Amino acid sequence: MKSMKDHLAIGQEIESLRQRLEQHNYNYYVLDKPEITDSEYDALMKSLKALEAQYPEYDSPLSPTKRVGGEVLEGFTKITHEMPLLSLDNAFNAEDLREFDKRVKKEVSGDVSYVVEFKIDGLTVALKYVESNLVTGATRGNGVVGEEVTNNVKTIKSIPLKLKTEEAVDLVVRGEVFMPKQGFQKLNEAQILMGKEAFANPRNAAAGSLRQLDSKIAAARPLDIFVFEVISSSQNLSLTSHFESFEKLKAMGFKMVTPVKYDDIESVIQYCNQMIDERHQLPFEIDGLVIKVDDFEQRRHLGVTSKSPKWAIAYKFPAELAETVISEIRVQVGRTGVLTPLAEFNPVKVAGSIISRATLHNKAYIAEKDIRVGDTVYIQKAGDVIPAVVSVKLDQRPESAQAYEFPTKCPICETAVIQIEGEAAVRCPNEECPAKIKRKLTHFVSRSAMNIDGVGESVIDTLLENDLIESIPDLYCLSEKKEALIAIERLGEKSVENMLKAIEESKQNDLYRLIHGLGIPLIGEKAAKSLAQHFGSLTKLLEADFETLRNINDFGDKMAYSLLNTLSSSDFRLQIDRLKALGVDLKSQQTIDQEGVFSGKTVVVTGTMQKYTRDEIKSIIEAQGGKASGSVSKKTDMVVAGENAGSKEEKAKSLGIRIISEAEFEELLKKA
Ligand SMILES: NC(=O)c1ccc[n+]([C@@H]2O[C@H](COP(=O)([O-])OP(=O)(O)OC[C@H]3O[C@@H](n4cnc5c(N)ncnc54)[C@H](O)[C@@H]3O)[C@@H](O)[C@H]2O)c1
Ligand SMILES: [Zn+2]
Repeated sequence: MKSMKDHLAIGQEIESLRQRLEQHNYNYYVLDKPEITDSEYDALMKSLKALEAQYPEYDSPLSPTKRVGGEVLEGFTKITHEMPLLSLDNAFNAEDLREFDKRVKKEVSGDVSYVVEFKIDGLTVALKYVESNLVTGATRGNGVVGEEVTNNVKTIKSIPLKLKTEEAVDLVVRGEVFMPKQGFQKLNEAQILMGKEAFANPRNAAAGSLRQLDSKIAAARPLDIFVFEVISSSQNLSLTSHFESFEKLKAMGFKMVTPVKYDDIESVIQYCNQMIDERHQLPFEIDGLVIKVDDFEQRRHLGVTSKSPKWAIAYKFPAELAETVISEIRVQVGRTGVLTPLAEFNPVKVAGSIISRATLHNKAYIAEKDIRVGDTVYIQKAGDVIPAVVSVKLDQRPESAQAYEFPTKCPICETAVIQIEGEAAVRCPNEECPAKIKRKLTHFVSRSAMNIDGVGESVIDTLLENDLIESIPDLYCLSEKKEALIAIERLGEKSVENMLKAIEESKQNDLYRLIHGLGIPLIGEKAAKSLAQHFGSLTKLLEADFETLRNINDFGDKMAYSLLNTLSSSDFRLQIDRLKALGVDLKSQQTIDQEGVFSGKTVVVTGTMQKYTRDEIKSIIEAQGGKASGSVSKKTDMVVAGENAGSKEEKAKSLGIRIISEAEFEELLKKA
């Protein structure tokens, strides 16, 4: 038997994996800015799945293994999908595919044909047609509720607005919106020219372009679509198999992925292997292949889980690795003073691009892998995020290689560094550190913060070099220094004017952009939004106390402490006072009540539902800003009760808590 202690440790490990995956989901789906490679993410997910299978006592319906990872962005109209838009289960090698084949054959009788398609690396949209006319386009969101992006979708020329059909049909199809490689390159060149951040990869670029509130932006981006699935269709279409549906959809005017059909899994495997190299020739990126049971009757028989259909699997290509020798380890200082080590090496080609530098994450990562200058290492750039050093070839280590000593002083200002217990990060504590100041300023003007056009990293550099700014508030004094600005050779009169205009306009931003832009440790964009919605103004925020802060949605004690710490520092207050005096006193344009219907409410879901599963209802509540809780107490605001709800419903009645049916729940959603 496992000892109590082992059990505790396993519980903690499961919890920690869940938290890490949630954070990565947020970076990937909400910010469109992943921090780890897809294969690192997949490996974390695999470990969590294995642990949950081994220790079912820790099972939870809220685990990232059981949920679609996305969220709905603020500002968009929400659409509840007619049928949940699920994710896919993964296969990483031939063995996984054979296992999939076995699972399928165990459930269905008769021969099974598989259709294999490109797994386009973009984002899902559901297109709904009524009487052959396009009525809505929606993103996947959390699978149950997505973002309405109809106007953006309409800007994609390969999406038919009216279907070519003899009789009118009702139809919902699912497709992948993506950005072709060439369009992506051009877009990034233009972004850089305009002093904006480049997109990490075509997927992020596509997601970031489609999820725009202003459809003019989407229209200007080179987006395209491949349709790959019928979600629902009216009787008169009488579809019986996937392969057959392709022909019909094509005839209606859709741009379809090209499918191939096989009758045995070994042929599927052969095709997968062949595509590992051939995919590089394609004009768009694919991150794998999707293998689907062809026959719709067999699909119905196989069914779905809360996260993915059992009749399909995604084969993911192996991560691409390159080998190189580390010539130097450099340390960069970030805006919160965090020292990030980077490995420099002879340029190598990974996943189609040439790189000469990769992240080593932090001090502990180098120590754990014992990475040294002179080592031959593997570099990975799967999913095209920041390349990372993944492992060392110890047998090729030169004798002279010395263990790496992490700096004890800041490489820029030479202040002794600090490391807070329990944190991986080593920091420079000097508030005046030039590296920090520069990063703070670049963060402040960046797209996700104050979004000041025309002021990018190189402009900040120039302003600092010319002693025109020293701190954030100084940006708002630049209008008085116009002559000096124009005198700088690198800035033309026109660009100075645009820059000053953009700075002035940023005074109209929503409060969250300012809170996020001020770079308070642990307070990211999402937390800044919660704060802005909760407090509405800077003045109110400055008066916040610990209890209020920790009760804000998604806030933990650590975040509340960090924020209080910053708010009480005299430097920070001085900065705020100066900003206010300069007219930067932003207000929140959205207070909490206008948000989701369940905002701030604790809701218990109980009993058997007809249309949704309980988990789906819970995810919807959470997507709408509420908290789904397991037990009824005085703190419960509402109970959604299905059939045979039992003791929870009784308790809610006795406490006088509002109880609603599944149908009433749906009604509420429509008002959202
Ligand atoms: N790097 C990170 O931090 C990070 C974080 C979260 C997710 N991810 C990546 O995203 C994956 C999970 O994302 P997901 O839930 O969207 O699953 P997925 O991308 O593995 O597969 C599902 C998606 O594939 C797409 N798709 C493309 N072509 C298709 C076709 N022909 N048929 C069916 N579907 C097709 C659909 O949009 C569908 O939603 C992870 O495995 C990981 O690779 C990475
Ligand atoms: Zn420093």
